[in-house]
Amino acid sequence: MSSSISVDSLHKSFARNEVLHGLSFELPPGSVLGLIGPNGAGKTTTLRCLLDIIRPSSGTLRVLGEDPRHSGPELRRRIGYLPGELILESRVTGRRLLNHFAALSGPVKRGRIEELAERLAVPLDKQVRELSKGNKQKLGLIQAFMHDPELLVLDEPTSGLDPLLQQEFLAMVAEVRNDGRSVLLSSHVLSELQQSADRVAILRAGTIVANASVDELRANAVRKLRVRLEDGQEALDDATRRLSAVPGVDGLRTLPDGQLEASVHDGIRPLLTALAALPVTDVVLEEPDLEEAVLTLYGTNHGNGHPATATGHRTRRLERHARKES
Ligand SMILES: Nc1ncnc2c1ncn2[C@@H]1O[C@H](COP(=O)(O)OP(=O)(O)OP(=O)(O)O)[C@@H](O)[C@H]1O
Repeated sequence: MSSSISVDSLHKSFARNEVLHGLSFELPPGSVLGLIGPNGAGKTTTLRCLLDIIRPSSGTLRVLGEDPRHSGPELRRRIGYLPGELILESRVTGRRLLNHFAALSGPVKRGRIEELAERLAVPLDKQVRELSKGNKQKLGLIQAFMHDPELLVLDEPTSGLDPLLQQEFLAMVAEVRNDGRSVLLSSHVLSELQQSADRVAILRAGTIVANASVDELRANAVRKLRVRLEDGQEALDDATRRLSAVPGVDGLRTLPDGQLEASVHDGIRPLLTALAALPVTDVVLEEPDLEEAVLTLYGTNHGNGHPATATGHRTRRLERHARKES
């Protein structure tokens, strides 16, 4: 089955300023792709090109098998779109507004608007201008989901939602995916992509610097290791010698309480083999720090306390992966 979205060498310039430098990525059917990147990286511009709100300078786009430049309202009805900057008519009730959107979008099942409003806890009979920012955002989400589109394109969907409703939103995304439909969402929040996305594309200054599954990101992220050994200087010296020879282990040091601490930035198998040969009494291997891995790829993580070689190594691996993907 062909991709829900296929982007090949997408360039976009505003006047002479090129802001997208040849992006390529795919969104397979029945999957969720998260686009993450710092302010101004080009997330919204990418989504707007896909929706034909703005035109690419060059490159090939396919959305649900169609060229968005030539497919018009027919294609638009098959997509649920939540813009990053939501501007809603304010002198009507939420219910009236959603009924208006329903007349334009694909058919909406009877009761579907009320069901989504209940899930997201939004009052439908208040004037839109009286609603809080979060409640307006929920109306935006309802209009994107209500016609059960084949593809959802969501720009910063959880902006303004409280944590409980963020979870409800993630459940809605999971339902779409389980239904064999697809979602492309942009976010600043890695933890929400971790929970919802099959893959994460990291955008930095108009270029995809990594496109990896959450598991791959995790495998490339640094973990902190702490090892307690049986007492004795000899055991400590032996462990230091053996662990410093393990690939992907660095920053090895002895803590004041006698434990060994190190950073682990590759697979853990060689480490486990080395540990098995030591008189270990306790081991702690912390959860990988994904946030840090992503910040490193953003290019903004200065002075993170990890050796440059580990960071460079990790970045290069994910970059190689991004090139393979595109
Ligand atoms: N209409 C426009 N005219 C000129 N420049 C624009 C226009 N729209 C976006 N840009 C520029 O394109 C670049 C990418 O912006 P974009 O809004 O796509 O970033 P973003 O990743 O969505 O950022 P944010 O996380 O802040 O929403 C920025 O440098 C922005 O100033």
